[in-house]
Order: sequence, then structure tokens, then C-alpha cells
Amino acid sequence: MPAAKLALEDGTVFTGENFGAAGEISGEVVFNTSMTGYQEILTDPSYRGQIITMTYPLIGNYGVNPEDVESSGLKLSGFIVRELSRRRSNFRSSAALEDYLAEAGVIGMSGIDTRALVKHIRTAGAMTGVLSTTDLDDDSLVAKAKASPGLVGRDLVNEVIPEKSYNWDEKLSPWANVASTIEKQPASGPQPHVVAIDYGMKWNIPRHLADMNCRVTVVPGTATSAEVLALEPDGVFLSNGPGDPRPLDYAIRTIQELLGKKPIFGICLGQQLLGLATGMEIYKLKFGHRGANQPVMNKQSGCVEITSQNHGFALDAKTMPDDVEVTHVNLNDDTVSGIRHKTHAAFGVQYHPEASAGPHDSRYLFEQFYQTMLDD
Ligand SMILES: NC(=O)CC[C@H](N)C(=O)O
Repeated sequence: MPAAKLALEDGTVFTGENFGAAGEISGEVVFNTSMTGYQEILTDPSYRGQIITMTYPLIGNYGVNPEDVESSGLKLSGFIVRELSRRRSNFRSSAALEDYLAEAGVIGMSGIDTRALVKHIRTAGAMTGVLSTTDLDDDSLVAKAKASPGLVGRDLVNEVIPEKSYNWDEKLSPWANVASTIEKQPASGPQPHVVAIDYGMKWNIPRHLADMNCRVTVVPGTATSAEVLALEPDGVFLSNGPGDPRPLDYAIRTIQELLGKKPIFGICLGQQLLGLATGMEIYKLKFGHRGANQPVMNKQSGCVEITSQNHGFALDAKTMPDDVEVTHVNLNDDTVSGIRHKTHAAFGVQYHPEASAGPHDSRYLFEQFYQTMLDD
């Protein structure tokens, strides 16, 4: 395989092999500790502007298929693995990972010591890097990494949102392992209308809502409160999405205007925007939480949920106004994992109850949102 290099802005360089597309790209270099779910990770729009390193050492062994997608395409900058599996073995597989990346124009690199890279990021923090197959000169690549923009202060949402509104009707795949909770779903009865504001939404979220008997209308993340209210929703969902939430003034304004008028549920970026709308502040984590086994304590029930996560920013608990409370805490570092407004029907979580990939412990949050809409 041809050579590829990753150069970090602090001067560290890794040399490996190229798979997928060739070329050159910059991005924030981050790592994900999930052992499976690489196709869901590749198609999660929240990774826009990032080069993802998988900590699990063998990736690609079950190929890819047309169903396990979380959006219409691959939005990330680059993908790094220790070893690319040369053989794919799964009856659902329709293509090889390297062909999937090549077709999407995403540069992949294998054959580096991913453990050393991840330990470096954990110590020094997530940083900007350049992944290249066309320029293999260390000094030149490091200079490019230093000159590349980071994520902070940039609006990446406008690069991944849908152009216009549409109705969502796809339900969860029969492959989704929700058998244990499926009987709790209201198969008939009230059909609340959810307007899902899409900032780069993972599709398993509206699949869950549709499965819960909700009627779902997806609107672009730039939607105004008047546009949302004109659809006469019973509840408003705020999606996950890429980058720094702080520059997204238009989204924060919309949420401020909806707060108290309609029940609101936010996931990940959605929760961050909800927090910003209530006056909370955001800070950047050293290297973020990305994986499928992050422990979260539900402060109301005392239960610990094992959760799927992907975020690099977090709400600052110290800036919480009196009318907001922390409902969930990340047990690895005590960061805010869930908030609730005390007087308005609005809550959010920093993690991914829709899983895909990951455990289903937090699926109850969709039921909670459903119930909140009925009670309102
Ligand atoms: N998955 C998400 O919604 C990520 C939120 C935000 N972009 C962060 O990195 O913190």
C-alpha cells in the first residue's frame, strides 16, 4: 500500500500506509474507543472537521452495508486504524471498508502505533493534524498542521444540515437490539408531532422517535422559532451536531424563543445549545469522550447507564442558573452529562440514547420525551 503521514501541530509525525482515498486533509485528531460500529462512526455528521483514530486494533472485519448508516454520507476528515482487516466476514456486508472510504473521498491510514498516538493525545490534548498521501515531508506537513484552523469558534453545522424540511417515517431496523424494551413502546394511541431540528442529526434518533409512534418533521438547524411553531409541534427535538456550539447564535436564539412554549429534548450538541440558551457556558474538554462504554450516573434514579458518546465540548456546571439542574453526571470525570429545566418541560443529555453503535441502557429517555409531550 502507498505511504501516508499524519503530522500534528506540536511536531509529532506518524508514518503509515494509505487506504481509501488519497490526498491531503486537516482536522482535529481525536480517538474513539468503540470496538465495533465503525460504519455508524464514519457516517455520524458530528465528526465533521475531525480525523478519527480507532483504539480497537483491527477494523473493517465485518465490512460495510447500506443499512447501518447514520446520515446520507461520510462527513469526517480522515480515518486512522492500527490494522485494516484484509478479509471481511459478515453475511450483511456489501462492500469493503477501503472501497467505502475511497468512494466517499475520505483518506484512511493504517499501520501506525495507534496506542502511542492516543496516549499522546490523552497527555497533550486533542490537536490539529494533517493527514497526507501527497506531501510526505515532515517539516512541510507540520507547518501545514500549525497553519490549519482548529474547531473552536467555527460553525460546522451549516456544512452538514439538510437543505429543507422533510417528513421522517423510517423506523428502527429489525437489527436494532431493542427486544427487551420493545413491549414498552406505545404501538398505537397518541401520535405526538415532533419537530426535529437537524444540526447534523444521527438518523437513529428519528428512527427511535418514529418507533415510539411519533410523527416526525425534520427541519434544518437554521430554522427560526416561528418556522418551528408554524408546524404546530407537540415537542421539539434538538439534535447532535459537529463542532463548537458557541458560534451558533441563530440556534441559541430559536431555542430561547421555544423554551416554555413546547417540550424540548436535546441530545449532545442539542443539550449544549439548550444549556447555552439558559445562560450556561461551554468549555472544551482536553480530549473529549468518544466511545461506547462511558459510565453515566442518573442522579434521579441512582442508576448507572453505560452510554455511547461523542463530544469534545461540555457544559460548565459552575455557570448553571437557578432554574436548571444537573440530572446526569459522567462518572469518568464528573462532567455534566444531563440537564433539566426546573420550570419548563426541557431536558437534554450529553450522550447518545439512540446508541448506534452502543448500548441501549438510555433508551428510556425517548419514552420520557414521549410522556412529556402527552403531559404537556
Ligand atoms: N455529538 C455531538 O453532538 C457533539 C457535540 C459537539 N460538537 C461536541 O463535540 O461537543
